[in-house]
Amino acid sequence: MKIALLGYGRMGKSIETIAIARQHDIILKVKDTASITNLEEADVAIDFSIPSAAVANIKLAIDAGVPVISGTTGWLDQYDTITAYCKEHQGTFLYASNFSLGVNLFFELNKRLSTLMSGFSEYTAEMVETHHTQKLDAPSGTAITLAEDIIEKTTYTNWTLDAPKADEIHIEAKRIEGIPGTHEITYKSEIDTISICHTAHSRQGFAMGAVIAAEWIKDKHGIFTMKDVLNIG
Ligand SMILES: NC(=O)C1=CN([C@@H]2O[C@H](COP(=O)(O)OP(=O)(O)OC[C@H]3O[C@@H](n4cnc5c(N)ncnc54)[C@H](OP(=O)(O)O)[C@@H]3O)[C@@H](O)[C@H]2O)C=CC1
Ligand SMILES: O=C(O)C1=N[C@H](C(=O)O)C[C@H](O)C1
Repeated sequence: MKIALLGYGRMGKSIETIAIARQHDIILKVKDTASITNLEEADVAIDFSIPSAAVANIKLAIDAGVPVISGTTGWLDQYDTITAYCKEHQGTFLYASNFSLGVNLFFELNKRLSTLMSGFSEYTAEMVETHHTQKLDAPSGTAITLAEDIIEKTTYTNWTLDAPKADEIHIEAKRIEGIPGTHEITYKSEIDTISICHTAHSRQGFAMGAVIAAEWIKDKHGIFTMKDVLNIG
């Protein structure tokens, strides 16, 4: 498979290593939107760039008729615009706030726990996400997915990085050198605490998941999520 890498930083490089080991060819690797050329020669484009560039990069891939997957976070306020653009141009698109198998299993665990906890108002939910100091966005895309899933199953209506109101889930975003990504959800009452946690030990799970998603989406049409790829949930 011929892969175009839109973004060639920590994730782009990890994806390249895994893709080559799985016999794929990297035919384009760029660090800016202006360098994206001849995209139609790719079987799949993989965008791991920066929040302000993702939308333009994804549109270029859709315009070229190339299936595109994006793991870039921090641009989700424009997700509906992109899916509408993709439908209008009969394109193929998949976004995941987190491509790792472990986090996608954790997403399901979070939904199950929030369903259980929804009947017990004595518990308050809160979340801590911890990442390396180079991360541009806060909270992480993964934390937002986790919070949105809790909101869907409970009486919480919003998440916040600030002091929470009664119907808001507090997310604390910690930045510590070298941490690939840790997410912990805690339900606290006067009597006890229940918590679930996912800790990434490296970027390998994210990169492997992105390559598996690229292999899966190659000949498909439409808008997908990692639930389609992994067949879970
Ligand atoms: N969904 C998931 O599973 C995961 C998502 N992420 C997300 O992926 C994104 C990238 O993460 P990471 O690789 O660690 O970040 P990096 O900063 O290491 O890499 C981003 C790269 O994008 C390049 N870039 C800047 N502008 C553009 C542009 N217009 N078009 C294409 N490339 C551009 C940067 O170039 P330069 O070096 O010149 O600045 C850099 O090389 C982040 O949003 C992060 O949150 C990260 C891990 C997992
Ligand atoms: O920027 C990162 O590094 C990560 N970003 C993603 C996110 O925002 O959730 C996924 C992972 O946690 C690593």
